[in-house]
Amino acid sequence: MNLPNEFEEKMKALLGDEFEDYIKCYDEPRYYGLRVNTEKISVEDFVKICPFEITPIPWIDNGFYYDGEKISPAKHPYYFAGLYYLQEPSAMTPANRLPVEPGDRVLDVCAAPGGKATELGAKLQNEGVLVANDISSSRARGLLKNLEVFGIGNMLVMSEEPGRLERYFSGYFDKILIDAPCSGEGMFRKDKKMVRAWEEHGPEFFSKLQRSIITQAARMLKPGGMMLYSTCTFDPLENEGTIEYLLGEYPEFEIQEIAGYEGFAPGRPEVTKSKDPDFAKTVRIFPHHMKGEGHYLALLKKSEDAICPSSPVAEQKAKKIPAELEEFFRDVKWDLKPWRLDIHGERVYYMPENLPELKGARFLRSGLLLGELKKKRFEPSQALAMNLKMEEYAHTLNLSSDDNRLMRYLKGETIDVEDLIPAKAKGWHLVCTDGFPLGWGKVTNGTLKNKYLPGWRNQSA
Ligand SMILES: C[S@@+](CC[C@H](N)C(=O)[O-])C[C@H]1O[C@@H](n2cnc3c(N)ncnc32)[C@H](O)[C@@H]1O
Repeated sequence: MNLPNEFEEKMKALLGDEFEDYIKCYDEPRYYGLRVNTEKISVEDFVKICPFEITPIPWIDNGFYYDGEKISPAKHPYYFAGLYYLQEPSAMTPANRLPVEPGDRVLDVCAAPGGKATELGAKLQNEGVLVANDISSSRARGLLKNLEVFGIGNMLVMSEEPGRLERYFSGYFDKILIDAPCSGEGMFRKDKKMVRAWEEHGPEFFSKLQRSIITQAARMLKPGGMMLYSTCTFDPLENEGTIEYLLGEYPEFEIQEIAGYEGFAPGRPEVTKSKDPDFAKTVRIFPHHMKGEGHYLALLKKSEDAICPSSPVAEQKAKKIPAELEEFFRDVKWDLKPWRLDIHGERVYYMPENLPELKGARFLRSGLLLGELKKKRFEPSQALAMNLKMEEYAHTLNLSSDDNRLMRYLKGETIDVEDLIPAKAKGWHLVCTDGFPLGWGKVTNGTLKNKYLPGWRNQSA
């Protein structure tokens, strides 16, 4: 593979004797990874039902390798049910090593297409709030879909410049992930186009952007909160350099130890101005040390005594539950909290709790879209189907994952379901595969009228 000279010289300086091993790994195949959605299924249970061969990724508790040359997990119904996300193994590390707990307020500043946000959302277990943002609104649309497939409901999906987010979320978050735009040196093996992009915009260009994003994010973190900065590049200016800049601007931050793995290489104090030994607590992932592509991670904590303004929580006023919604929710085993409802025209959203005042903020999605109020009826949304557990809805159609009607359902076809339901059954049914929801359908006379979201229909099946 042809690598730019300037890049090779830099890697020789960074790697010394290891440079030859590093270069050799460009001849090896890339690795494919799958990450289990622990909001929907435990790792143990997934291993029992997984229909193809997987082997554990040793440093990620819910991550597995699969043979991407032979298997296409994106074609299996479990993928449509949001049981897993396909992700390069090293890229699983940042969200895995940020210690998110259910109930936290979490921000993913550069979140699209959602490789890390889906894991942060799963870790929240539908408690607390995930704000997933990306400056690119087209990429943020893909992010929204991925979060909805994963069943994440306690979220806001935004497409803002991080400086604008600060207006609403000053000192608000417990945990922040910054998976920064970068020169992508760690992805050269996986994606050859990254080399051309590096030649156009290298480390100098991205370093400026990263400094601006990390300082904006820093102001949105609570005292005592944790922030994880990651890139998929090796360059010291974009990695240790960005962290050193942050510590200069905000000395209340301290570098934290990252839960270890034998393949992780320590960050480099010697490339910084301060030579602070704490930089060795940051991590570089090199493809010749472990089975994954290149990355860098730094975990930071904001001091408990830090003084920073904090956006107060806004009051959520109780609303009257519309009769159509109330009727539909008689079949849903949820304790619907009226103060969490937000109704805009026909659309009904279920909002996370304890949000700040968000007047003027622009969203791609705020909360879980429950559905639409039509004339005297309520139509449930695809996002609600994905957020529900099968046991939570009274009328279900559970098809085995090898039933060929499933692929027809996912393509948007009407299917015959006489054998699965009582003779007189009619109305909304939650279509599931092996106990995991996929979407809605309406039963009449033994057939299922397809209500799978048209934009999500599977064209390739
Ligand atoms: C490395 S990618 C993120 C990948 C994502 N975290 C994932 O795991 O799927 C970096 C993202 O940063 C976004 N971005 C670039 N500049 C940004 C900015 N100033 N603020 C927020 N996002 C930005 C890009 O659109 C891109 O989607």
